[in-house]
Amino acid sequence: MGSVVESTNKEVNGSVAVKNPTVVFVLGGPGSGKGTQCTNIVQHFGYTHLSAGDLLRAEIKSGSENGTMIQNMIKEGKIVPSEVTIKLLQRAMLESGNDKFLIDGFPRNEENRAAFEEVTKIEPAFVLFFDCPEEEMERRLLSRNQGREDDNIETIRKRFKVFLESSLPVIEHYTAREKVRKIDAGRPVEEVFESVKAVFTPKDEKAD
Ligand SMILES: Nc1ncnc2c1ncn2[C@@H]1O[C@H](COP(=O)(O)OP(=O)(O)OP(=O)(O)O)[C@@H](O)[C@H]1O
Ligand SMILES: Nc1ccn([C@@H]2O[C@H](COP(=O)(O)O)[C@@H](O)[C@H]2O)c(=O)n1
Repeated sequence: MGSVVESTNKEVNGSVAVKNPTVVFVLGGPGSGKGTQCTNIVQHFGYTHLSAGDLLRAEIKSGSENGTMIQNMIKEGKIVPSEVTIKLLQRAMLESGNDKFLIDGFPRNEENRAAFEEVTKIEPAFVLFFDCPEEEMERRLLSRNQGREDDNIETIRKRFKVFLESSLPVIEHYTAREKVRKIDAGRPVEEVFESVKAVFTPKDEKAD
């Protein structure tokens, strides 16, 4: 027997989708600490963490027909076409059995944003934006040591350029709609999480 969430899934644009999901987009430059903080949020607030980058890397490993294209885009720090990433996100949302999602590293450009809205009809509850100085992000990425092909100085510089040119406009789009919760991410992990917790804690549960 499926979970309550599965049994109330609905059809959107010809495919099955989670009914009335709560979606928080988690954005910020490369190395700003999105993944690190998402792990903490999952433990405290019961969300499912979906990293667009992780889903794309898993797709390469799975030997999918899109694998080579995705690998080349990631090496160049470029944004994979929305159609591919949205399908991966939709599948992961359904498979999770949950209805609360942190969507990390998406939407990365205007095409991602508009396509997700068009295909899924989902409006994010809010956008968590990790604001971090570039020199700090560079330091973190160069010492991450997870064997990522894009954590080298040449690709890191390309990723910073894509962030400034393509991802910041998405944050501006949501800022204009009062959806952005900006966090100073240049501080130690625990301090950043204190600010994150305040965003996720309902107002009536906050201490005076
Ligand atoms: N507040 C922090 N202070 C110092 N180091 C941090 C902080 N947050 C994360 N890190 C470290 O910085 C590196 C990058 O963090 P993380 O992977 O969470 O960033 P990200 O924004 O998800 O990056 P990407 O977009 O490249 O996937 C990791 O090695 C992590 O342990
Ligand atoms: N919406 C997205 C997200 C990521 N990518 C590609 O993956 C790379 C790594 O992303 P991280 O979030 O794990 O840093 C990124 O540089 C892009 O090449 C994407 O195409 N679309």
